[in-house]
Amino acid sequence: MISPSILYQINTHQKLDLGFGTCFPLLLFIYQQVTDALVNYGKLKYIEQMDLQNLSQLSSKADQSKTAKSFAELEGKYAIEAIQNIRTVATFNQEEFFINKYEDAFNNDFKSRMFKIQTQALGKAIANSFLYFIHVTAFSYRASLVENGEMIFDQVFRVFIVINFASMSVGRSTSAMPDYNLAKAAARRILALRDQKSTIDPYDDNGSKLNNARGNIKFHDINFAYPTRAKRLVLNKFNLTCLEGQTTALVGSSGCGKSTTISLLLHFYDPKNGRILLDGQDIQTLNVNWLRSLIGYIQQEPILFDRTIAENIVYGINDRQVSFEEVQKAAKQANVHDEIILFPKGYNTHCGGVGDTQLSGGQKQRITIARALLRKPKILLLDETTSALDNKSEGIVQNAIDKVRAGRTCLTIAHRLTTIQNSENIGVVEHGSVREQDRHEEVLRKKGFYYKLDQATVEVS
Ligand SMILES: Nc1ncnc2c1ncn2[C@@H]1O[C@H](COP(=O)(O)OP(=O)(O)OP(=O)(O)O)[C@@H](O)[C@H]1O
Repeated sequence: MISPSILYQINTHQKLDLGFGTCFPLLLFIYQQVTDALVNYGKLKYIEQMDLQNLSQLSSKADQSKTAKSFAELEGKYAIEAIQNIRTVATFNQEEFFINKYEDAFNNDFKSRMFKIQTQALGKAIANSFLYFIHVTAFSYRASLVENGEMIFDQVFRVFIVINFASMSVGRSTSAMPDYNLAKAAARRILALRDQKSTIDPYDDNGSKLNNARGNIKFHDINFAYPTRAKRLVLNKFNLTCLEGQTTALVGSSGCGKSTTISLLLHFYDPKNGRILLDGQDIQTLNVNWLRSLIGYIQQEPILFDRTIAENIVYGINDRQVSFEEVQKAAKQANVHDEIILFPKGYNTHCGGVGDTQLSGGQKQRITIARALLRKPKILLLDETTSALDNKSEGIVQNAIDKVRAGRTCLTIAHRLTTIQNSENIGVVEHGSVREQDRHEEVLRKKGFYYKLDQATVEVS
């Protein structure tokens, strides 16, 4: 910017004009440099925050106190909440909610940082320009001496100044290079992640929605491998029928593919071969959001968000207002209302984030059951819902589950046979396929894996 004008003056042996005409562009140049460097630094900070490897660190630093939460902390909070609980978020169609919240916090944070950066840059530019003002004054004075014939060596003088200023400019402009390179590497990772396209788009409005879905499910000859281990078939000719209003239980050794069936039914993945049918229609042809809205999904680890109990129960209902009476009714059905009202703040008790709550494991699990119930799901998916609980809590939660699964198609995965013996259908999974499928007594009679598991349970108790 400034160098060509100085060089021009050397070439033409004109006097170096170091008055305000030169100083002002210099000031602007420095201002620009400092602003760029600080903005780059600011961007790097954003990218660092987005760096997934650092998310757990951010999580541990998250301050629960409302007043201390800056926009940056809010950004981290929303990102961590959404990523840690990605399946629950997807099941409840809450992706857009989190994106909006994150964008709001990000934009506010960006605005406040930009203001700070510009103020800092202006301050630095003014401070740095003092040196140039001194040079300007001194050199202008000397130039006038030369002009008056009182001084010579003007060429030497100019070259000295050009080198002096040029090296300072180069030094300043390259000072941001390490930050720039770091930011570039971090941005590459983030952009690669952003550009990954899922073949299953929850925002896709296409796909049919069945009128009066009944909840008959059929896994037909399913072969499936996870994308990260494409050669290893987790499900291999998997066949299972879950009839409307009935409970189908899956048992089998660890890693045999039970939970994978739930991921497929929620349409997190597509099978390699075979079809999953809902009321006779392939779920790949159904609208993803609509399909998920039919399903209540309760996992082994109850996922509660950093909100009140009432808000956690209502979570995921986007299309209507939910009255407090409805929330209470769901909590009563889930056997947790009597315990909620004993908390000083009742339904306004804050649940806290992961691992930070005054609720017991059993209470948390029953809150997630109430949440599932409020959506009036046609289909309930239960993945080892009680296995993290002690015997007493397990009994209470199981009692709640038995009430809520009545009249719904329920696919349940369990390690403890006691919780599934009264299921209408029990499927025994081995190496990714269903080997036996019938009622408890019938599967027992086949004296296979289920029989051994039953014997082992009897011996333990
Ligand atoms: N996201 C994933 N990517 C790659 N492999 C996976 C993924 N999730 C599970 N697997 C693998 O798929 C296989 C089946 O896992 P799945 O969770 O369905 O088993 P499971 O029968 O439910 O086991 P458990 O009873 O221990 O929960 C396992 O070998 C597991 O390591």
